[in-house]
Amino acid sequence: MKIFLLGYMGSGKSYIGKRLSDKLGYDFLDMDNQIEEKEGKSISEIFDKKGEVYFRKLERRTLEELIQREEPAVISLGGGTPCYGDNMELIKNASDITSFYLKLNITNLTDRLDKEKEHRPMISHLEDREKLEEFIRKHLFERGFYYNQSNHVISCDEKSAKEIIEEISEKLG
Ligand SMILES: Nc1ncnc2c1ncn2[C@@H]1O[C@H](COP(=O)(O)OP(=O)(O)O)[C@@H](O)[C@H]1O
Ligand SMILES: O=C(O)C1=C[C@@H](OP(=O)(O)O)[C@@H](O)[C@H](O)C1
Ligand SMILES: [Mg+2]
Repeated sequence: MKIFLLGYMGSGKSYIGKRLSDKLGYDFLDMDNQIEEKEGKSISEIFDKKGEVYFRKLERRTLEELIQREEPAVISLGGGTPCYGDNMELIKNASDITSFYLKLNITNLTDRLDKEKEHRPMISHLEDREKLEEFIRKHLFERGFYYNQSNHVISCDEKSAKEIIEEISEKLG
């Protein structure tokens, strides 16, 4: 059994994923950490030095490896992972994966990301909150199509990590 966490940047995939794995006693794997370890570079350095297309190819290869793993694990994807090529089809077709979309509204995503843009190259260039919000609105409209194909949608607005983890655990039965 593998649990995949999907959602926009800042939705809490990495934060919730680690804590959920502790609760379940599963391994925790984070797409971005896997990529950083492989390359020996930070995500920002990879974008800077090699470009986004190189990153998306690495992300695809790493997704294939994570899907092939047989041991139980909680796996936090990057915000863009399900949204390129047929990545979401791969996730949906794997019989041992249950996927959760951690859904937040645009205001809450903007609040969070305004404070932590620096290590996120997709948004680090946006100068002010207004530009960030406008970017998120458009981007989320495009990406929601993929996120909504998850097995479960968890509304995370105004919920603590504990509440979100309880909700996920209930769905897992
Ligand atoms: N339920 C929550 N309530 C408040 N803050 C949260 C919650 N979940 C995550 N965060 C915070 O939101 C920020 C983004 O979380 P992160 O796990 O890095 O997102 P992602 O991996 O989806 O980009 C972090 O500062 C994290 O501590
Ligand atoms: O949404 C995206 O395209 C990205 C999200 C990031 O992960 P988080 O969602 O964990 O920030 C990281 O994979 C990279 O910066 C690209
Ligand atoms: Mg993350």
